[in-house]
Amino acid sequence: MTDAVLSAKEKKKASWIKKASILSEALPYMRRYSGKTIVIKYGGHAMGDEDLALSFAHDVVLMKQVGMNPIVVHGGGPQIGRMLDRLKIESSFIDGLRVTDKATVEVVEMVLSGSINKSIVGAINRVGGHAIGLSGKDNNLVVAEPLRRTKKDPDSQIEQILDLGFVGYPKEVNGDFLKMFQNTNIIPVIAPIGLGETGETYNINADTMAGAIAGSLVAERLLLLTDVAGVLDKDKILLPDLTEEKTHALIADGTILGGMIPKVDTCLHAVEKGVKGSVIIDGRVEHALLLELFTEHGVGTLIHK
Ligand SMILES: Nc1ncnc2c1ncn2[C@@H]1O[C@H](COP(=O)(O)OP(=O)(O)O)[C@@H](O)[C@H]1O
Ligand SMILES: CC(=O)N[C@@H](CCC(=O)OP(=O)(O)O)C(=O)O
Repeated sequence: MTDAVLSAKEKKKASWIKKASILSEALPYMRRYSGKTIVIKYGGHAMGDEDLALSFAHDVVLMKQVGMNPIVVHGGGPQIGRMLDRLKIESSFIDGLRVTDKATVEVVEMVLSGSINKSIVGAINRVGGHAIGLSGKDNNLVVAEPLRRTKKDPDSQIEQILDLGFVGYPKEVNGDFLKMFQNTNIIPVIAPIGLGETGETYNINADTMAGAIAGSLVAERLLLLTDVAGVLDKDKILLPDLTEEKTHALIADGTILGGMIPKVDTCLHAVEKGVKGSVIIDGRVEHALLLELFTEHGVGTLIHK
């Protein structure tokens, strides 16, 4: 045998040993999370690339196979934006929330409950999972009420009510329905649409929806996948962990803006409700979920009390 062949063989062996050692390192984490509910928010920005979508699907299937209860709540903001553009419907945002009139909510539901939900379900099932698609409307999973936002007029200091239209807030979550899937092989994939008490459809920010579901189930972890490394400071450096006080200070000084505001708010609420840890992680990284759950050093920003 030549040296070249030997060294190729050695390299292969070293790579197998490395893989085996990674697997054995993951074992305590698998034990720790076995039987635990992990709510994963899969953001619209994190869905862009097909390879990443499959890597996400693989991770979710693996989580279920090692005994966890993953629940996927997805977004789709950029995809809704593209569809609204095609239909020439203008859209605006207040504090990261899409102002949603009647025409917009129809498009939002079509994109979220239709194409996006089914493509995630399809990806998970393609790699061996058993996902089912739901929205907050199914079996009254999420009963919503209109989200009220107010803003102080800087001159008069008078509180003004902002009209967000059909933007909803989860009022009640039917957690028992989701618990039914715990001892089955089914992975629920949920679109952030809510049903109002008089039958109206509400557009719920996907982070808010994921947080409400995690809170209602008192999940072990709430993982929010997005398109940045986590929460960044003014110099764009990753902040590995944040307390409630620090988070509010970063919102007040304008470091945390736009879509990151509902994200950090969600994390704080979830922790308040008893969720053990809320983490904002980079969905652009392959196997981001496995890295977060099965390695000693999580990735992203952990938000805690
Ligand atoms: N301090 C911050 N750190 C990181 N991202 C921030 C911050 N402030 C605002 N953002 C913005 O928030 C975005 C993530 O929110 P969003 O676009 O709603 O993502 P998703 O579609 O994943 O929910 C980032 O891409 C970034 O532009
Ligand atoms: C009220 C509100 O803003 N709803 C969001 C719902 C989708 C979403 O949250 O998607 P991402 O997670 O990809 O941003 C929207 O209309 O865009």
